Amino acid sequence: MHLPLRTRIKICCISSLDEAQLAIRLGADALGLVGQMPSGPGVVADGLAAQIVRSTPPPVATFMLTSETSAVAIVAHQQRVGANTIQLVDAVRPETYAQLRSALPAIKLVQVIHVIDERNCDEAMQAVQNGVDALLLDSGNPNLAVKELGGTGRVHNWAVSRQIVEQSSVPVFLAGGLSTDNVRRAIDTVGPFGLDVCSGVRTNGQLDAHKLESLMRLLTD
Ligand SMILES: O=C(O)c1ccccc1N[C@@H]1O[C@H](COP(=O)(O)O)[C@@H](O)[C@H]1O
Repeated sequence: MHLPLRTRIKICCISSLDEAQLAIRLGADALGLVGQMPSGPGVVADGLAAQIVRSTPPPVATFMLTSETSAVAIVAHQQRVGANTIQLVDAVRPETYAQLRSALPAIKLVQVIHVIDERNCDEAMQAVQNGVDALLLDSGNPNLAVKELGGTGRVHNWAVSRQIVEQSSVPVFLAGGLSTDNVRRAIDTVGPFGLDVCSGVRTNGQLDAHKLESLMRLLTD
């Protein structure tokens, strides 16, 4: 028997215990906690992120977004926050994945690919070969003087994202400018394992129960 599974949903930029409880109550599969970043609106202090992680029940996953790129700094960040998943929002050296696995064997690794053009397919497959547990396709631009590593509210080239989903042997999350206006089209066009949303479920920076409820309804219809 083949039962259709709903597309998983990660609610990112969680900034308080109340937002975490709201997201969980409305059906989030994962919470995103944004660490220190060169730019972006969603940062939460490590101490508060750690409290949110401790208050999150299984099976809800806790993703810690880190802009650190050395294994030592990433491990230190994970130890401050305690999240069960590390979301690497910047590129890291190939050997870093093995160093992280050896230091943190129980922690899942998700590599963000900032989709600009077809060249990102190779970058994504390289991360898969290096042993990541999942990919997350976002709309940042790490080539800018002040890096954009996510939280842009922009949609990227979904045709490239679709190619990555088709080639990937690990689950792929889609992020970048998702909201009730486009999630159905995103699912139909890209076919991701999961969606990752920040600004599209917020009003004046706060998680908006009405927007999140409407989005969840679109996933289950
Ligand atoms: O939100 C931020 O400040 C941020 C900064 C740096 C890296 C990632 C960040 N957030 C992530 O960006 C995606 C997309 O955000 P949006 O939905 O386009 O607003 C979001 O899901 C977070 O994972």
